[in-house]
Amino acid sequence: MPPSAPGMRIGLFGGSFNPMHQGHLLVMEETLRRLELHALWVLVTPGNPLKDNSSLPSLEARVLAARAMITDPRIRVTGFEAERGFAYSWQTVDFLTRTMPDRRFVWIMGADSLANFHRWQRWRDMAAKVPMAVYVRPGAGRRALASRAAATLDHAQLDETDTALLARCHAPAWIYLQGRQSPLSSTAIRAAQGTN
Ligand SMILES: Nc1ncnc2c1ncn2[C@@H]1O[C@H](COP(=O)(O)OP(=O)(O)OP(=O)(O)O)[C@@H](O)[C@H]1O
Ligand SMILES: O=C(O)c1ccc[n+]([C@@H]2O[C@H](COP(=O)([O-])O)[C@@H](O)[C@H]2O)c1
Repeated sequence: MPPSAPGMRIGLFGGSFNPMHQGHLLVMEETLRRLELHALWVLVTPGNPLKDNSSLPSLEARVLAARAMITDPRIRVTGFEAERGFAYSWQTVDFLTRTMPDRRFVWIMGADSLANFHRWQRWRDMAAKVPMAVYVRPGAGRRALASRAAATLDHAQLDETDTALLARCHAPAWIYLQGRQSPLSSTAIRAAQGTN
């Protein structure tokens, strides 16, 4: 796990990162700045439980490729979920909030992920443990805001003007972040490379 210190506000950005692209970097830059985070941990998943992972490159290859794209020293890329045997994000969040109660973790996801969040294992428990920042993504905004998770968590949505407070809030709390957008996706990059 990356180093950290008590009181730090840490963004958790989980993904397949097959491969990492400029859209991910944009989300990281924006959330670091606007949420006033001290650090951001890129959690490279051993495999999204909702995806077919049969042709997913190794965790090590994805971690190394992601690290090669990162220059900001506040961003650390880790595959620790696999080392711990965590298959589901609630396990990661449960572990981090239990073992490091003096850090302020925030889960970061793109709008397309919120649209499917109600299909994640124990998603309500997860939303009750960490604040979440949902970043706008082209073509996904309407689905995200009309999603089951958005409706269920409606009472916990903060106004975008409170973005800097999110990491200091108790869960459940979430914010839908508008801003600069990237149309990039790993699927499109794999298709262009002929690796799909
Ligand atoms: N262009 C983008 N804008 C905003 N969020 C994004 C963008 N690309 C990816 N994300 C978010 O980054 C996280 C990791 O995404 P992931 O590694 O699956 O990339 P992807 O481009 O969505 O991949 P794929 O096309 O293989 O599904 C997810 O929360 C996803 O919503
Ligand atoms: O815990 C779950 O049930 C779950 C279901 C779908 C996705 N996730 C997590 O969501 C993150 C984004 O996944 P992906 O493949 O869209 O990049 C990544 O950390 C996955 O492990 C988690």
